[in-house]
Order: sequence, then structure tokens, then C-alpha cells
Amino acid sequence: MVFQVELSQQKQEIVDLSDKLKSTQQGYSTTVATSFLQTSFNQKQDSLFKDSHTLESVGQTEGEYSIMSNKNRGQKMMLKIIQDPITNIKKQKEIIKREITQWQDEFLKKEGRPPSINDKQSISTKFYQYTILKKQLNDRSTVIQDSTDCKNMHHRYINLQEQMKQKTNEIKRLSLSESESVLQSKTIEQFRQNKRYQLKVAQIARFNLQMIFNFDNCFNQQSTQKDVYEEIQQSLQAIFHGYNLCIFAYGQTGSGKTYTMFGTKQQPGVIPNLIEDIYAYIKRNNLDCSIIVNSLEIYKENIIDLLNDQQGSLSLELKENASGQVFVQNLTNIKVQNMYELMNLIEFASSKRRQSLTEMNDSSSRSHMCTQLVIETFNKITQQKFISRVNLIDLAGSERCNKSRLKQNQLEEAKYINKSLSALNDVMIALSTKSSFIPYRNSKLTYLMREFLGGNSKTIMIINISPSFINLDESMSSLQYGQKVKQITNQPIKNLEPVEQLKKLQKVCNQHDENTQLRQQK
Ligand SMILES: Nc1ncnc2c1ncn2[C@@H]1O[C@H](COP(=O)(O)OP(=O)(O)OP(=O)(O)O)[C@@H](O)[C@H]1O
Repeated sequence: MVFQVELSQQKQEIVDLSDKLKSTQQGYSTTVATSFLQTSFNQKQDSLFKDSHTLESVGQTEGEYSIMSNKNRGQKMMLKIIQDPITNIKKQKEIIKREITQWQDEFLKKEGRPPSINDKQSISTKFYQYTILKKQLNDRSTVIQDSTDCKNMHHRYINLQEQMKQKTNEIKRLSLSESESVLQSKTIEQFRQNKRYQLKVAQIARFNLQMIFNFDNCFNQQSTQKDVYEEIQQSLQAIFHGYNLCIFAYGQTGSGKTYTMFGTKQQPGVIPNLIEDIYAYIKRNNLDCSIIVNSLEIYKENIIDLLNDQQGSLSLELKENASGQVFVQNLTNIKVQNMYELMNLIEFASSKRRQSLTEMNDSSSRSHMCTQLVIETFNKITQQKFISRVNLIDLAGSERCNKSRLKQNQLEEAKYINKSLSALNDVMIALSTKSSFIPYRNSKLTYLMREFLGGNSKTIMIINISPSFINLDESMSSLQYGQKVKQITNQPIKNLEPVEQLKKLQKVCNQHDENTQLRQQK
């Protein structure tokens, strides 16, 4: 049974509550009572009761009790215990959970396999209702424990995930040996460790995410930067076989995108880990490689070169080359000699990126940052040259202007950020619904990312979400966004040097001529 506690200061009668409450049943959670006091009442009342012994023995009976604080003797307070509508919410939540479990069991029995993400769409509203009810319970600061059957389901799901992971790895290994392959976009989700909202951490969310969204992987507060990078490491080999790779971090402002992509000196993120691995791979395999880097930010729909201090009047425009690749005209490209030079250049670029303090993040990125590595690999054995482009994108975060308490200029920035993210959303929807028209040109971001969304690239999306229930709406929308991306299928193909492509074409033509000759002879 759950109770709501109400306090009023107007009552005359003073009774020592500890005597009265000692006789009531023990076992009522102290946490519930104290957390109500901490969250529901103003500071003044709060301080009166925080350490009061009387709270520990609050009974399970409804009624009014006059109490005297242990700390402030003489204060007249009334404690009113009434049953809370929360009990109803709990019941509703249990019903929905039972319905979901039943649906899953029936599906398994009927189809002989667990439901896929598409199958789950049909009851997505149930999953949504379930999450909302959990949120409502949490908003009342009530500690909800997952029931045992929930935990069992969780274990079952983990097993299935493990099997799926093994199968995916197998497919990846096979696809590397083929010249052309079709790989699904990859979606990883990561929680940020949120100090500000530590109080209300979503302990259950990881389970829910795996249930509903079926992402390739899911990391929580206990996961390290290395854990996240390991997921990306699996794509390292592809870079040296001529495949394009794009890694981008998406999420609400302050959810940890920059932390995931760049990290800190002690906890390096995806980019430094990947660079270190690229150089280690080159050394280990004694490869003949050259690496060129460029870096830009899209700030208020303008492209800014982050590797050129003297950009001056040079306008950076998005253009298409003869083979339809989008590139930025006049952007600085630097050929690097070693890993340290590359790391320094990226650090320099990132230090020039626009950041500012908002209510949601002390150093909020106000632009989208895109860093590109062009890696040319010469295979001495096959005498082939591959060109791969690795794109590392840290998007600016979506934000609610009132929540972030933005200043005038920041409002303007947020308008551009939200507009380009919404253009990105439109592209995702069009791609996932296989629309005949994809609105890539609606923003510079989507035009620049054209190849990585539905094109010739292996693409990994990292969704960062906040562990706080305060941000549940934003987290839900980020996750749904990720779900759309998961449905997009890219067509990564090996990028051979133009000469190699000509040779390949020549080979096909020769073959064709030979066949014609043979047919004529017959
Ligand atoms: N997993 C984590 N572990 C520890 N600290 C983290 C983690 N994720 C984020 N942080 C910290 O939270 C704060 C906000 O993170 P970060 O700047 O990366 O968010 P963001 O999503 O890039 O925000 P914005 O979109 O506003 O730029 C930073 O101080 C960062 O160090």
C-alpha cells in the first residue's frame, strides 16, 4: 500500500507521534516517506522533518496525526496520511506488463521465434503506456521494484540478444570477403552519467530499451568508453578494404554526445580510440597508407573550416563531383604524417568549435562538427589501391528552449540546430518508408550526410540519452529516431582508385568481347 503524506502547520493539538505510531504496523518504507518530504514540500517544512525519528515509524493507517519534530521542539505540525492514487497506477502498469508478456509468449508459440522489431510495432502503444506509467510512478518518488517475472523475461531477452550478436558477427565476417555487400545501419544507444539528475536514475530503462527497440547494443551508466568503442572496433577492418564508414552521435543536449565521441584525456572516446587503432592496424599489417584529414562545423547553416584560421572571404560550398559524391569546396585538407599530428589537428579543430553554457550543459556544442579522414590503402600483394572515407560526426543536441533557459543568441542557435535536426528526421522517415523522394537538400547537414544515410557507407549511429526521468520525453523521441535509422539499409561498396575501377571495367569488357567471339564461333 502506498500513501501520500500531507503536512499543515495550523493544528493546535500537540502529540508525540512516536508513541502513537509505534503501535502501528512496521514495514512501511522509510524511503517513500522521506522522499516525499524531500520532493513534495518546500524547504522550510522539509528541514523540520528530515531527520525526524517519527518518520521512520509512519504507519499504514490513513488519518491525521499531529507531530512534533525531534529537531525543532515546540513546532506544531499535522501529518496527514491518505491513500494515494498511485496504487491504481501500479495496478494499471501490472495489467499492461501482463498483456505484453502474454503477447510475447503467444507470438513465440505461434511463430516459433521471438518477435522482431517490426512485429513489436503492432503493440508499440502498450510499450509506450508501460513506460509512461513507470514515469508517473517515479515522478511520485516511489521506489518500484521489478517483479521476478520481469527479471526472468530480461534474462531470456539477454540470451536472445547474445545469439543475435553472434549471428551478426558471422554475417560481418562473411561480408568482408565479398566485393559488394549490403549492411544494415547500426544503432547503439548509450546512457550518459548524469551528475545533476543522479537522484532519479532510470534503472529499468536498459531492459525496456532492449525489449522495445532492439538496438545492436545498449550501454548503461556502468559501461566504459572502451565498451562503447569495442562495438565500433568491429568495423575497423572494413576501412582498409575500401569501405566508407560514418559514425555519428545523436541525442538531446547534455546527453553525452561529445563525451562519447571525444571523451577526456583519462577516458578517451570513440575518435581517439579509433585513430589509435587505425595506426596500430597499419603497423601490424605493414600497410602502405596515407591519411588526409579535414574538419568543419555547421553553425547556423554556414560551413566553417575548423582547420583554417584564415578562412577570410573563401566561401565553403557543398558541391557534387562527377561520381555524385558531395564535397566541400575550398575546405582545408591536410595530409598527416603520424598519429600524433592527426590527434593534434582534431583537438585543434574541436577547440575552435562553438560551445557555450546553457542550463542543460556547461559546455554545450552550438554546431554540428564533422571530421573526415580520407584513407588510401595500397595492397602490395594484390597491387590494388582502396580509398575509404571515415566520417566522424558529433551533432549538436536538440533542445527545448525553455528547459535550457537560453539567452537571445542561443535561442537563434537553437532554432537552426532544431531545424537541421528536423530535416535529418525527415530524411530518416523518407528513407525508412522507402519514399521515392528523399529531401537531402533541405539542410546542409543532410546534404553533407547524403552518402552515409541510405548510400555508400557503413553507418553507425550512437544515440545518447539522459538517464533522468525528467528528460523521458526527449529520450523517447531520440530512441524512436534511432529506430527509424535502424530500418535504413545502406549499400556500402568497395571504393577502388579510379585506375582500379577502369581496370575492373576493362576486365568486364574483355570478358564480354570473349563471350561474343565464342558465341559467333559457335
Ligand atoms: N558517460 C559519461 N560519463 C561521465 N560524464 C559524462 C558522460 N556523458 C556525459 N558526461 C558529462 O556530461 C556533460 C555533458 O556531456 P556532453 O557535453 O558530452 O553532452 P552533449 O550531448 O555533447 O551536449 P550538447 O548537445 O549540449 O553539446 C559533460 O560534462 C560530460 O563530461
